[in-house]
Amino acid sequence: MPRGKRGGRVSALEGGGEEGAPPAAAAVPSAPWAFPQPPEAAAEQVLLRGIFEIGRNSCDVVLSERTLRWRPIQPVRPAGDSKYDVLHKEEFIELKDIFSVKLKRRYFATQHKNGTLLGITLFICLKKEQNKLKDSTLDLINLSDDHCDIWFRQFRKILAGFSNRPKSLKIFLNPQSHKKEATQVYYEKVEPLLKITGIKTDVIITEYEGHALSLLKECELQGFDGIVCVGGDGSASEVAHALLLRAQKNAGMETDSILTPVRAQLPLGLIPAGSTNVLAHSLHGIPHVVTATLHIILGHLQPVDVCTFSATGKLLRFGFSAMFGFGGRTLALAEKHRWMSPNQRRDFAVIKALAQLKPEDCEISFLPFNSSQDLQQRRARGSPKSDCSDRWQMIQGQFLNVSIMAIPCLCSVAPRGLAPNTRLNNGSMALIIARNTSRPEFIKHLKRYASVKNQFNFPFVETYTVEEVKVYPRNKTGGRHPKEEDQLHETASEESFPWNVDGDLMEAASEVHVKLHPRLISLYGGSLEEMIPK
Ligand SMILES: Nc1ncnc2c1ncn2[C@@H]1O[C@H](COP(=O)(O)OP(=O)(O)OP(=O)(O)O)[C@@H](O)[C@H]1O
Repeated sequence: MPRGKRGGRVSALEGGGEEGAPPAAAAVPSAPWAFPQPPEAAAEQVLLRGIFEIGRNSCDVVLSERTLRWRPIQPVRPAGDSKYDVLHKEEFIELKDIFSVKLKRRYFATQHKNGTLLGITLFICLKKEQNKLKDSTLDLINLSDDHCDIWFRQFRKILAGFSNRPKSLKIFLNPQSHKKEATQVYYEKVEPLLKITGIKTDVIITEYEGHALSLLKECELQGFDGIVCVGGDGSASEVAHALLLRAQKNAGMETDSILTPVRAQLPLGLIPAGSTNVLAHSLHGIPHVVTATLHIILGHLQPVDVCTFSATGKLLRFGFSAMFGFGGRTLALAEKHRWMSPNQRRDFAVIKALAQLKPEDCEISFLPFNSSQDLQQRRARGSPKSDCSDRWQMIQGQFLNVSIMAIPCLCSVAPRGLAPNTRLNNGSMALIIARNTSRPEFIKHLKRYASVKNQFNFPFVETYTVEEVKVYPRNKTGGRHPKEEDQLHETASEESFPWNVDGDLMEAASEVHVKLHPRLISLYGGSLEEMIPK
C-alpha cells in the first residue's frame, strides 16, 4: 500500500516542526537501518492497544512488534466525507528509532517528587535531509497510572531487546581540538542525549598528543561496550590505532610486524569536534555532532577497512588514508605553524607548499584489487603470498602527490570525497597519483575537488584500485639546488619524508608499505552507500 495514503511518520509531532519543512515521512528517504516501508500492520503481532492523547487528539494507539501506530479517534462521520480520511490519517514510528522512554509528570514549583502523572514520553530519532539525524520526543498523554505503567514497562522491554546498543562507553575528549570547543560540544550536545538514554560514561580528557594511545595500552575496558572519541581526525585516528594495537597485543601478536591483524574488540564512535573531521564526515555523510551521537546511541555499526603502514617490515601505525608529496609537505608546514589558528595555518601551508611545489622521484609498486571470488576465498584460507606476486605492478617517475585512501575522505573542500569511488568497506583502496605538471595545471586539479566535475580527468592524474602499495622515494637529495634543500628541511627532518596519515604527520625515511585490511574495525555510523549524496 503506498505510504502517502497510509499516513505519515511522526510528521506532526515535532512541536510545530521546522518552518516550511515537508512532513518527515515524505522528506526522509529510508536509511540503512530503516525499513523502506512501514511493516504491514496486519502482518505484525499487536502487543498493546489503547487510547492516548497525541498532539491534542485523542488517538487509537497500537503497539506492535516493529511499529507504534496511531490514528485520531473519529466521530461517526457523514458517509463519503473523504476529507476525514486525509485529516485523520494514521501515523507511525518504527520502534528501532526509539532510544528512550520516560514517564511524563508535572511538578509544581516546590515539588521535587511524586509529580502528577501526565503520560509517557518517547525519545525518538528522526531522519532529516542530507543524512542528518535529529532527536525528538513524542508524548503519549494518559492520566491513568495503571494504563501508563503497562505501556511504560512494554517500551522498556522493547528497548532492552536492542542488544547492539551500548550501555557503557569510555570517552576520550581532546580539549584542544579546533578552537578548543570539544568540551563544550560534548557537555552541551552529546552528554544530555547519553544521559536521557541511560548510557554510563567514563570521560577522559586527554592532556597531550599520544595520551589516548598510552592510556588505551593499559586501561581497563572490561564492562565497556564501546569507545568514543570527541575531537578531530588526529584524535580519532590515534584512538583507532590504539584500539587496533591493543587487539593485536591481546591476541598475542608481535606488534612489530603484523601481516594479518585481528579485528578491534570494541566499536569506536567519532564525534566531530576538530578542525578537520574527514573520518566522521566519511562515516556519517555529514560532520554533525547529534547525528554522530544518535548513531552511537542506536548502536548502528559499520565495519570499516583499515590500512597498516609499515617500513622495513615494521608496523608504523594503523590508519585510513595517507598523502605523500604535496599532501605530506603541506601538513608538515602547517604543523610548524601551530601557533596560527587552524584555518590560517591550513591556508598558509597550502599556499607555501604550492609556491615550493616540487615533484618527488619515486618508485610505486602496487597490487591491483582483485574482486574475483576465487581469489578472495583463497585469501580467506590464508593461501601463500606468492599467489599474487605476479600481479604486482610498478610505476616510476616524478610525482607531485600520491594519495592512498581506504575511505572516501569527505570534507568541506571535497564534499564528494578525496577518493569518491572508494567505500568504507569495499576491501580496496584508491591510489591516486598526480605526476609532475605545471603549477597552474596542478592547482586546477586541486580546485576540481570542490566542484562537481571529475577531479581525475587530467592527463597527469592516474587512479588505481588497489589492495597494497609500496612507495619508495628514490633520491631525496640528488640533483637538488641547495635552496630547494633548505625548503625541504623546513618540512621534514633530515633523512625522512613527511606523510599525512589521517591528518597526522608521520615521518618515514625509507619505503612505506601500505596494506589494506578489510573490515578491521567497527565504527558507530550509517552506511554511506545508502546515504543521500549531496
Ligand atoms: N590536551 C592536548 N593537548 C595537545 N594536543 C592534544 C591534547 N589531546 C590530544 N592532543 C592531540 O592533538 C592532535 C590534534 O587533535 P584533533 O585532531 O582532535 O584536533 P584538530 O583540531 O582536528 O587538529 P588539527 O588542527 O591537527 O586538525 C591529536 O593528534 C591529539 O593526539
